Formats: sequence, structure tokens, C-alpha cells
Amino acid sequence: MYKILVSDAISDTGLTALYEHPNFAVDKKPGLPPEELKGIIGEYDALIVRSQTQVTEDILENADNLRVIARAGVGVDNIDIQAATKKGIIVINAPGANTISAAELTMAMMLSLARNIPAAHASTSEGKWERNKFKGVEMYEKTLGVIGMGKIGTEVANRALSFGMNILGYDPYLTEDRAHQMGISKASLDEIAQEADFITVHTPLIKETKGLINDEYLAKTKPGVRIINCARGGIIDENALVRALNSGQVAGAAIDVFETEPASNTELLEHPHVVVTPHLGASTVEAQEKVAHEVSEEIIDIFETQSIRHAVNMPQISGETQKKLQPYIDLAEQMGILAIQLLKQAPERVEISYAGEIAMESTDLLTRNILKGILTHHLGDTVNLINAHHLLKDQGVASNVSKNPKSKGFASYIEVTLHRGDNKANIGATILNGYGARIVKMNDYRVDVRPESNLLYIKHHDIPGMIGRVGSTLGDYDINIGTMQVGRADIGGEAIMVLTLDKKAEGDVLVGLKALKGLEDAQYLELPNEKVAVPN
Ligand SMILES: NC(=O)c1ccc[n+]([C@@H]2O[C@H](COP(=O)([O-])OP(=O)(O)OC[C@H]3O[C@@H](n4cnc5c(N)ncnc54)[C@H](O)[C@@H]3O)[C@@H](O)[C@H]2O)c1
Ligand SMILES: O=C(O)[C@H](O)COP(=O)(O)O
Repeated sequence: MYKILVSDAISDTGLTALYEHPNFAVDKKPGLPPEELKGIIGEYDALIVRSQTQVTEDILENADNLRVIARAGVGVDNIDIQAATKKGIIVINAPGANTISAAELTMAMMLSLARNIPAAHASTSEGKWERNKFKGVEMYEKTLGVIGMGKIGTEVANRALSFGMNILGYDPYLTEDRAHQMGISKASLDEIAQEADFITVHTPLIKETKGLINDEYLAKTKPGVRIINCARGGIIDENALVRALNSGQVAGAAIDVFETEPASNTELLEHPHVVVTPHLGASTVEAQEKVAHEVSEEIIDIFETQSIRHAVNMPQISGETQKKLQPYIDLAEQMGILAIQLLKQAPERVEISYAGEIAMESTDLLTRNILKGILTHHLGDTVNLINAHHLLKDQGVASNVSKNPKSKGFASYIEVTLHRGDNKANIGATILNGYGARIVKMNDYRVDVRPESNLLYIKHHDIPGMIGRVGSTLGDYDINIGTMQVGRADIGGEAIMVLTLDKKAEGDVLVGLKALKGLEDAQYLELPNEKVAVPN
């Protein structure tokens, strides 16, 4: 039974899949103080949060069983991703599930600003009738600058177009073509400052966007500009905004998110030209059901089928790429497992190369599988795809990944080489169309071996009778040979044999083999059964 802790206010309807699943037990404890959360987090396999729970390194210190942190929403700035990654905890979110709600709130904020609705409401409900005081402006034919043209920025732009606004979009990923298709103009931050009557921000809060709208930027804006932030507190410097509001440079601001939450900057909160809401962008019935439903389904998938769709600390790959990589995923881990056994010691340097068609794909997932295979040998089950890169660095192991789209005799080819001092071990492998995975290189010798559970790697001199002596020694121990491959550098020189066996060859068997004339070394290489694909 997997234990799930829900530590923020999350929709029960959205959590139905988890409530109804026999393998999951859900504890709802919204609003837990940090020290209480730290005290109980060790009991749980997954944690579901919104933006309120601060998932700090300190709390994660006790999260010994935690495998997943699920953010029922988009922004993950309340989660220490680095600390989670170090502990091998997958962080997932629900991108897109609250996009429409956040875009609709942005439009509501823009309209509220343009028509002074909150202040007019307060005055009217007090019994006043101040028609002149609340004269607003039209949005029609005004220019809206959208900073961050991702999911929400795009929805906002589409809605603003229907209001007859001219849209200037700024986003490092926005192309001229895409802007043209949408009927908006691609602009720089400075162009937005100079031309926009309304500016709305829709970026994440990251190093580059912290204080993006500051004194310097506000000084460049069109006098009387109106500014909206329904993205993240901190993208706009609150004190700079107050200064610009006081000077009249900014005519009004509508703010849903704050540098610290709950919001405490009274100069901003009480400013007569400011509309504020308490981080309500995703607070609709629909968005809350969707985010909770999405993370519930994904948590079930992660625990039941190991499939991850929206990990924040894992490479995101498209369905099409996933399909292309799928056959290589198990093979990559097998290569790591075999390479580390061949090296017989911890590596100082790992080199991974991808050639041919596979080199044209995003291969980070394969690299993570290779590293997991290598590191598990010495570090055990603490290694997973999330922390593999991190643990490698932590162990002081240098790594290099190279890609060459030119084929090396196979449509796709992967090679892993481990180095320690003068010692090196390498494994080259491919997927043969219609024949499945093949190890085609071992320690620089060409071979053709199907990765199976029990492999025997023998280094010997290329002398007559070797194959027979190895075969009969294995027979003496009742070990059946599945396949046998021989490779040599030169006639009469060094050679290798790679055998697939029906059972393990350890202890006495290896001693017996090593005593054979001409045999230099015999190594049993094991691949865990569950990592061995069904032979085809
Ligand atoms: N108020 C709320 O309740 C609420 C609800 C949902 C989302 N959000 C927040 O809204 C923001 C946007 O969410 P989204 O789902 O659209 O995310 P998204 O990832 O789809 O879009 C973010 C965009 O910002 C762009 N960007 C990054 N750095 C930039 C920079 N320096 N300048 C300009 N653009 C930059 C990215 O390229 C991306 O296109 C996030 O901060 C999210 O946390 C708030
Ligand atoms: O990033 C988000 O998804 C929004 O800020 C919503 O946050 P919330 O889930 O705390 O409402």
C-alpha cells in the first residue's frame, strides 16, 4: 500500500482515482506547519502540494520513503527541486490543467483595471454614486505587451485579440512565424516598454525573470501604462512598482501573486490604483479538479507502471521520441551493468557515444539509464533515473557524451567506455531490425551477443583446443551453453570468448576455467532477469 500525503487544499473530486485505488491510502492534512510536516514525511511514498506548502531541503531530509512530489498546478518554485533530485525524488506537476483559469483571471484583472471595477464596487456598495471618479479606458485598439508567450500568455493573447487589442509578444522561444500565425507581433522587452498600454507577465520566476520589471524598466515604459501580474510574485519588483504608481508613470496595477505570500506589502496592497487578489489564478472548480485529477492519474502510473509524463526533474520527451527510444531504454541500462562488471572497479571517467539515427534523437533518457546501470553496481537501489547524473558527479566521476549522426555500420549504435587509470572496459550495442538488442563490441573486440541473464566473458590466447576445453569444463559443472562467440585481434594472439549460459557460472566454475591452459581470465557477467528483454 502506497501512502500519499496531501498537504494543501486539493479537490476531493480530482483525487477520486487515488481514493478508489486499492493500492493507495490518502491522508489529507492541509496547512501542516513545517516542523509537523518534517515529522511525518518519512511515512509517505508521495506528497501532493499546491503553492502553499514549502517543500524545503530541511523537510526532505526526513523524506526517506518519498518517491514523488506532485505539484497540483504549474509553478514549482515552492519545491526545492535540487534537494529532491539529490534524493532521487521525482517532481511532477500538472502543466496546462489550470491554463484557462489563469488566462481568464488575467483578463478579469485587465478589465478591472481598465474600468476601476473593484474601487467602483466598494464606493457604490457604501451608498455613494461617484460616476465621474471611475471613468476608465477602453481596451479596444490599445497595445498589450505579453511577456512570456507560453501556455497562459498565448491564451491571454488570443482573448485580448478578440477585444481588438494589438499584441506585442516577447518570449525567447517565440518565432516570427508563430507570432504571425497568431496575429500578433514579436517584440523585444524594450519595444513593449515603449509601446504597450497594458503589460502582462506570464513567465516562471527564475533567475532571469526575478525583478524583470524593476525601476529601470518602469522608467522606459509609456507613461500611464497598466501592469498585470498573474504569474509569480517577484517578476515585478513590488517597491519599484509602488514608486512608479506614486509618480503616475504607472496608472494602475493588478496583482494576483506576491513576493511573499500571504501578501504583506501594505503600500502596494492599499494603493488606490491597485487591484489585488490572493493568488486566485488557478482557484476555479474546473482547474482544481483538473490539476488534482492529472497528478492523481500520474502518481498511479508512476507507482504501477513506472511511466512518467510530467516530471520537472527529468527530460521531457515527446511521445514520438519516446517510441523511438523505447527499444534502447533497457539496452542502455544493460550496457551500463555490463560495462561496470567488465571494469571490475569504480570508474573515474565515463564516455558515452551515440552514432547514426539514435544520435539525432534526444538521448538524455538513455544516458540516464546507462549511468543508472553503472552506478547501481556500487551504490545500490539509491540510484534512479532522477539522481543518476547528480550521483555520478557526487562520486567525482567525469563524463562525456558525444553524438555523431554518421552511422558506424549499424543504423544506430551506442558505445559506453569506462576508464580507471590505465584500465578501460567498453560495450558497444545496437538494435538489429527484427532481431532485437545485440552487444556488438566488448573491450574493443567485435562480437554478436544477445544480452541475456548469464554471460561468460573469457580472455584467452588464440590456440587450438580452447573452445573444447571451455565447453567441457562448463559441462563438468552441468552448465549448458546457449551461444558462443569468439573474437580475436590477430591469429595466435589475444582473443575473447563470450558465451550465453543457461545458469550462473561463479566460484569453482571460474576457478576451474582459469586453470585451463591458455586461458587468461574468465568473468561471469550477470544481467538482472527483469532487465533482460524477451528474446525475439
Ligand atoms: N496566478 C496563478 O494562480 C497561476 C496559475 C497558473 C500558472 N501561474 C504561473 O504563470 C506562469 C506561466 O505559466 P504557463 O503555464 O504559461 O507556463 P509556460 O511554461 O507554458 O510558459 C512560460 C513561458 O515563459 C517563457 N520565458 C521564460 N523566461 C522568459 C524570459 N526571461 N522572458 C520572457 N519569457 C520567458 C518561456 O519560454 C515560456 O514560454 C508561471 O509562473 C506559473 O507558475 C500562475
Ligand atoms: O503555479 C500555479 O499552478 C498557480 O500559481 C496556482 O497555484 P495554487 O495551486 O496554489 O493555486
